[in-house]
Amino acid sequence: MRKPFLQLALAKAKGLPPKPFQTTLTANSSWPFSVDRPASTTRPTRIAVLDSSFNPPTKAHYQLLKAASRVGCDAVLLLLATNNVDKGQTGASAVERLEMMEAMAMDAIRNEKNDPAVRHMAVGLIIHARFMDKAQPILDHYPPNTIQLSWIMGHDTMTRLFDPKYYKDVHADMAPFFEQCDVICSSRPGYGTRDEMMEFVQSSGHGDKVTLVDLTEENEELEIKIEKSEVLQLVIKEEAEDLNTDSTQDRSIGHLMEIKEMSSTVVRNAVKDQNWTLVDRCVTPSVKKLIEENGLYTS
Ligand SMILES: Nc1ncnc2c1ncn2[C@@H]1O[C@H](COP(=O)(O)OP(=O)(O)OP(=O)(O)O)[C@@H](O)[C@H]1O
Ligand SMILES: NC(=O)c1ccc[n+]([C@@H]2O[C@H](COP(=O)(O)O)[C@@H](O)[C@H]2O)c1
Repeated sequence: MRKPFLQLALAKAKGLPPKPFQTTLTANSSWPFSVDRPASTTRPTRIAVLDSSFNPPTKAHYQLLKAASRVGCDAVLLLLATNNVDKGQTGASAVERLEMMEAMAMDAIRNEKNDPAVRHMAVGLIIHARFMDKAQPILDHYPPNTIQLSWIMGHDTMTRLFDPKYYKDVHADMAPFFEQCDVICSSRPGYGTRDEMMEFVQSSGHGDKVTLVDLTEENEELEIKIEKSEVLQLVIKEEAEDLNTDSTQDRSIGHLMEIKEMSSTVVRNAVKDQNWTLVDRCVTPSVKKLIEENGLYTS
């Protein structure tokens, strides 16, 4: 694996003066541009940025990227921040998270046949915690006016994006962010209905800059590879139905957990409980391999 390189990248990001933004892996050397879509100021390349703790990366994260592709993004960026507005660092180390992000990105770059935007993936590292501080270093990294950033997040994070506790004056502070960026937001079980989310977006004053999406499981080639085969899925589903358990129990067994219900917490708990069926359901095989190899989330 690329551990020494990732350790160096992390050390550089934390060093003085820190490198505010850097990529550690890109689908091609000209990312986010390509032969088909070279750098252009008339039609900037739209990058979907998934800024997450990736502790670990899940299939819900992957499907958020697919949703961003469906609403017109050209490239995707998995972004790890060395700082978080709320969370401390527990579980996997930053290097282990980067390794897992790169594994998921390599799966997409190699196997994602039908979705050019998701295949056009990169992994990056940023030192800032707030979205409004993260945007400028990324924009500055590429020729002026050639990229547009669409931040993809769940309803829970959008609530935190607009939470006044992170700002002196939420409206004034957020204005420059929304001049250069937009948000793609997915509903999430436990965080209100889609209508409530729409109402929240309208009242934020930036309704024109937020696109709402829903997470749906797509049986793309990558998903099929991930699940080994659709036949296996079918058998598993039938077996679970035969068990005649209630749906809550089915989900905790793992076979039937829906994409939208997945979270990194579910995976960490599943590893702790040795529920490998649920781990398999929620993460890609390459991420599971790293969880096992690095002995992550066992206590
Ligand atoms: N199942 C999901 N549905 C919608 N959005 C999701 C889902 N899982 C993660 N996200 C979104 O992905 C972004 C990054 O998520 P984050 O790293 O907080 O993942 P998480 O699974 O919620 O992590 P944890 O369980 O450790 O809190 C956030 O904006 C979050 O809202
Ligand atoms: N108000 C904000 O700018 C805001 C809100 C929520 C999360 N974040 C950031 O998003 C990144 C990922 O955070 P979570 O893993 O907690 O979703 C972290 O860097 C965190 O600081 C920023």
